[in-house]
Amino acid sequence: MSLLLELKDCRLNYPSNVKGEDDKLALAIDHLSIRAGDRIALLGKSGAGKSTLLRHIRSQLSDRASWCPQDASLVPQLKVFHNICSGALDRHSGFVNLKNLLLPSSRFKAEVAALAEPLGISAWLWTKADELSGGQQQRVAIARALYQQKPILLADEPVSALDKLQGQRILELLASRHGTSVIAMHNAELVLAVCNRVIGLKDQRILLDCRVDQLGAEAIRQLYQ
Ligand SMILES: Nc1ncnc2c1ncn2[C@@H]1O[C@H](COP(=O)(O)OP(=O)(O)OP(=O)(O)O)[C@@H](O)[C@H]1O
Repeated sequence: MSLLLELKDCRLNYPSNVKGEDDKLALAIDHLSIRAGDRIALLGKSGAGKSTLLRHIRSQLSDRASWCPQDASLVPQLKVFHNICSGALDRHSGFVNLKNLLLPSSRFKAEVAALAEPLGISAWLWTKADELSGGQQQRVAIARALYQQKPILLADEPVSALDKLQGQRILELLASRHGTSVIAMHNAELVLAVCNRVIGLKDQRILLDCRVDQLGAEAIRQLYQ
C-alpha cells in the first residue's frame, strides 16, 4: 500500500509559558509511517499527545485529509446547514460560497440533507448551531468532515458526546467513507472495532504500534497504567 506520510526523529514541542525556559516536549517520534488503507486507532491517557500528533499529521496532509476536531468548532451564529457547507468551501469559488450562504441552491440542500439523514440531524438543518446540544453539535461536525470529501480522515474524539450505540454506528459510517483514517479516542473498545492498526502513546513517546488483531490485553493495560 502506498506511503502517505513518514515521520522520522520528529519532536513536537510547545513553547513554555515560563520566560527563558526551553520549549516543552509534547511528543517525540522516532519513526512513524502511515500507508493508504491504514485505519489507525490512536490511544493513550489524557495528555499523552494524541491531539498534538493528529494536528501534526494534519499539517502534513492538509489537502488530502478531512478534519474532525475534538471540540466541534462550529460557527455558533450560523445555521447547521451552513456549518456543514463550510466543509466544502475550498471546492467552490467565493461567488458560489457567498450565494450558498444567502440563497442555497437545491443541489447543496440535497447534498447536505443526504449527509444529515444517517447522522440523525435532519430536523436541525435550519437551526443555529449554538441552539444544539453537545451531541447534536458533534454530529454536525461529523457531517462537516464528511462533506470535505477527502480520502483520509483525521478525527479527535469524534463521538465522545454520543451514546455507545450511536457512537458505534457513526464510527462505522466515518470508516466506510474514508479509505484511510486516524482516530483518537479514549474509548478503546469502540474505536478498535473499526480499525486495523493501533498506535498507543505514553510518556511523550509511541509505546505501541501494531495490527489490531495482534493487540493483547496486557499492551492496552500498560498504555493506561
Ligand atoms: N497549546 C499548548 N501549549 C502548551 N502545551 C500544550 C498545548 N497543547 C497541548 N499541550 C501539552 O502537550 C501534551 C499533549 O497534549 P495533547 O492535547 O496532545 O494530549 P491528548 O492525548 O490529546 O490529551 P486529551 O486526551 O486530554 O485530549 C500535554 O502535556 C499538554 O499539556
